[in-house]
Amino acid sequence: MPEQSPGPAVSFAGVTKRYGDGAAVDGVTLDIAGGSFVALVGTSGSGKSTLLKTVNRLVVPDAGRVAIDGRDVADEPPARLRRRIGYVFQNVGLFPHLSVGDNIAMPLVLAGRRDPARVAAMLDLVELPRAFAGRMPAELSGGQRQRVGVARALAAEARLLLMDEPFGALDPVTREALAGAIRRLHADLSLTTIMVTHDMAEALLNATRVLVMQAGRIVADAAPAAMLAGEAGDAADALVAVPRAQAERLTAMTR
Ligand SMILES: Nc1ncnc2c1ncn2[C@@H]1O[C@H](COP(=O)(O)OP(=O)(O)OP(=O)(O)O)[C@@H](O)[C@H]1O
Repeated sequence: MPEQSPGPAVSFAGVTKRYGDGAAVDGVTLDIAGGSFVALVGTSGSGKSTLLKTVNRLVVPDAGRVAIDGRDVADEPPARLRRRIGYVFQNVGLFPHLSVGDNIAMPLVLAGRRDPARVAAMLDLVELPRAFAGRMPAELSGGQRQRVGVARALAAEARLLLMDEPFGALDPVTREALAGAIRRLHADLSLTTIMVTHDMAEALLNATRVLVMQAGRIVADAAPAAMLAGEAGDAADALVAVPRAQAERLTAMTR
């Protein structure tokens, strides 16, 4: 794999989004370095998805600014912006009437490109057989569909990958396999990856930096090792306690 420059940096400056009286995202200021793998963790309703969607403008903030490599996302037409950003979410939303190959090629078509070799290369990248290009989404398992979603997200050479509970609906074995594939892709393509998850274990095992959200704010920000060492504060400790207690119970059962 040739050396590549890292994916873009992403910065948030005072980003706020209100729905009614409440702030889903409340004045978030944050710099994400190019090439990092960041997990956004927090309980349901803490604002993770809303913050993530300000990056590709599925959500427009009421205040503040989001920039990619220093360029305000509001300065670019949304369609063009989204072509540079891969987006994977739970039950990834493949077009059911299009073949797997046509689904993967969709971002290329939208960019005015025809590149059948790219579809095969993307299937290789997400470790699916090339013959799957001719199948329909309904003929795939949930995990295979998520892989197609990742292939589609990266087909047009996006260097920034946004993922919102990408493994949410999958069984634990498939989750683990797909997480491994994502880690490899992140490293091989030097992506910047931001992943929303409610699962602290998943965040700690995959990301290089873990951010905890609570009531629209970032309340903890640390590398996994520091978070596990209890150096990231009470909110992080409370979330880390869950997988830790599970691991301890499993260990105790082997004694
Ligand atoms: N389109 C919307 N209209 C009104 N309220 C919204 C909208 N989207 C989100 N909210 C509210 O904003 C808050 C944050 O929601 P958000 O989806 O960002 O949380 P989350 O941390 O991603 O939660 P989950 O883990 O359950 O997906 C919630 O209180 C939610 O009800």
